[in-house]
Amino acid sequence: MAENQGLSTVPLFGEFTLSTNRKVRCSVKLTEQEFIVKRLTPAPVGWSRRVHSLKDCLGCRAYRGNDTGDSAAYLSVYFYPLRGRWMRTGISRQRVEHCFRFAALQEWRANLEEAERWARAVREWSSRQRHHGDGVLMQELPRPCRMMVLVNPLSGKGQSYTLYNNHIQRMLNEAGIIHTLFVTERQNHAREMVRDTDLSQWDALVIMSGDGLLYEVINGLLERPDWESAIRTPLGILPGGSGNALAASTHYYTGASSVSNVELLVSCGFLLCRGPVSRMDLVSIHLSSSTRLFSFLSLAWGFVADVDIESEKYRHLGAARFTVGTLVRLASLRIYKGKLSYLPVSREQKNKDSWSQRGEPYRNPMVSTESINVQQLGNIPSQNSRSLHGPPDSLLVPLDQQPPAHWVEVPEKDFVLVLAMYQSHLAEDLLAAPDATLDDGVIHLFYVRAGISRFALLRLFLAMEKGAHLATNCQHLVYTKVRALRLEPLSPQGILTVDGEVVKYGPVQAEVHRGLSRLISG
Ligand SMILES: Nc1ncnc2c1ncn2[C@@H]1O[C@H](COP(=O)(O)OP(=O)(O)OP(=O)(O)O)[C@@H](O)[C@H]1O
Repeated sequence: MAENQGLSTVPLFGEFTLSTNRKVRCSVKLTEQEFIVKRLTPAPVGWSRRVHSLKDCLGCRAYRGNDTGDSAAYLSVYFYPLRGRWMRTGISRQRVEHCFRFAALQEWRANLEEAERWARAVREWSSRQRHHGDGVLMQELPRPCRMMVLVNPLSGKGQSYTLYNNHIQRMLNEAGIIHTLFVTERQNHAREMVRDTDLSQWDALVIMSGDGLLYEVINGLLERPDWESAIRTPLGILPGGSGNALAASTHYYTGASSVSNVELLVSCGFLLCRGPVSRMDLVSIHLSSSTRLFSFLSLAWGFVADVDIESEKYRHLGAARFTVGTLVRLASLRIYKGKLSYLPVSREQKNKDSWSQRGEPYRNPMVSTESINVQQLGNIPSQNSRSLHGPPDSLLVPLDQQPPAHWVEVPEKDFVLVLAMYQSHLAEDLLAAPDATLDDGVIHLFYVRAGISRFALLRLFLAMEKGAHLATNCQHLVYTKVRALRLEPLSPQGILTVDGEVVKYGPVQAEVHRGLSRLISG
C-alpha cells in the first residue's frame, strides 16, 4: 500500500461464487479501467461474461452475512451503466449489482479482509476513472462525504419523499455517502436552515425538489456573514419538482441523450454520488424594491413567466403542466410593453481591450465612482429584511439612472416574452439555451417581438423541446449573449419570475458573476 501512493495494485484476479447461488462459480478480474465477470459454471440462459467500465461504478461494500456460523464474507459492487431502454429509443442509466461470496479461507476474518481488499481496490480505481471535464473540475468531494439532503415533500406531484426513499437513499448508501435527511415544513424553511447551520458539518448541501428550493438555499447562503466561503459549499440537485430545469441541465452537460422522470433522477443521483464539483454562474438581480437577490437559472417576463405561474394550478400533471399552460396562454396571447437594454459579451470585451491597450486595469467607465454605486446597489436589505451579501456588481448603475452609454438599447418596445437564461434548460423538456454551460459567464438573452402569430410561437416552443428553436429562422425571435441587462416593463401589470419564483413587478437589472457557486455536476 505504501508504495504506489497508497493505491491498491491491479489487476486483481479471483474465483468466487455468486451470493445468490453458491453453485455458480465466477472468475472476476479488476483492471485499472474495468471490472470483468465471467461465469465458469455454464448457464442455460442469461449472461456468461460481463464487462463494466469503472466509470459506471457507484460504489461497493464488503461485509459479513447475517449467519454468524458462516465464515464467508461478501462483496457487492454497484454499477449504473448507460443502456438501451426497454421498447424505446435512447439510453439511460440502469442499475446492475454483482454480489460475490468469499469463502476460500477458514476464518471469517480472513475472508472479510480479502473482500475488503477488493472493495478498496474497486473504490480507488473507479475514483481514478472519474470524468474530468474541460478544465471545469474544481475538486473531488471528500470520502467519506457528509451530505445535508433537503427534501420538499410538496414539490412537483408531491412525490419527492417517495422518490428519495425508492431511489436516492439506496444510491447514497451504495456510494458510502453519509447523509442526513431534512424534510422542509414551509416556505423559507430551507433558506433559514442553511443560513443558520454550522456548515463545517457538511461537505455538500443537496436539494431534492424543484428549482425553487435551490433558489432559497443559494440566497440563504448569501445572507450569511461568511457568504464568501459559504457560497462555495458544493450543492447537489435532484429532480423532485415539475420543472427541474437545473437537474435537466446538469444531465444535458454530460452529453447523454435526454431523459425524464425517474431516469433523470437516477442520472442526477449518479452524478451526485460520483462528483466532481464544478463552478456554477450566479446572476445578481436588482428589483425596483431595492432588493438584491441571486439567481442560478432564469429571469422571465411575459409569456414564459405567465405560463410558469398560471400553470401552478395544473401541478398534479407534473411536467405536462407547462404544455397545458402554454396552450391556455396561446389562446389569449398578450403583448407586453417595456424597455430592454443590455451589455453584449462582445462589447464588454472591446471595452476591456481598449483599457488594457492603454496599459490600465479594466474598470467599467460608468462605475468609476464604483465604491459608491456598489455600496448603493450591493448592500441593501433582502426581502425578509436580512442583509444579502455577495460580490459587488461592477457593470450596473442604480436603477434610477440611465444604463451605461456603451450598452445596447433594443429599439422595440412591444414584446411577447423576454427570457434570460444562464443554464441550458428552462424545464425538463425545454432546451432553451443549447450553447449554455455551467460556468460560461454568459446570460443567454432571448426575446420575442410582438407580431408573431400564435402558430409561429407554438412552433418555437415545440422546437425548443430539442433545442431547435434557433434553427426555425423565426424573424420575431432574437438571441444574444450578454453580461448584464436591464428590463423596464411599461405595462402597468405583469409577472416577473426569477428561477421560476414570482418577484416584485417593475424595473429589474442583472449581472452575471462567473463561477460564484459550486455544483456537483459530473
Ligand atoms: N413543506 C413545505 N410546504 C410549503 N411550501 C414549501 C415546503 N417546502 C418548501 N416549500 C416551498 O415550495 C416552493 C416551491 O418549491 P420548488 O420550486 O422546489 O418545487 P416545485 O414548485 O414543485 O417545483 P417546480 O418549480 O419544478 O415546479 C419553494 O418556494 C419552497 O419554499
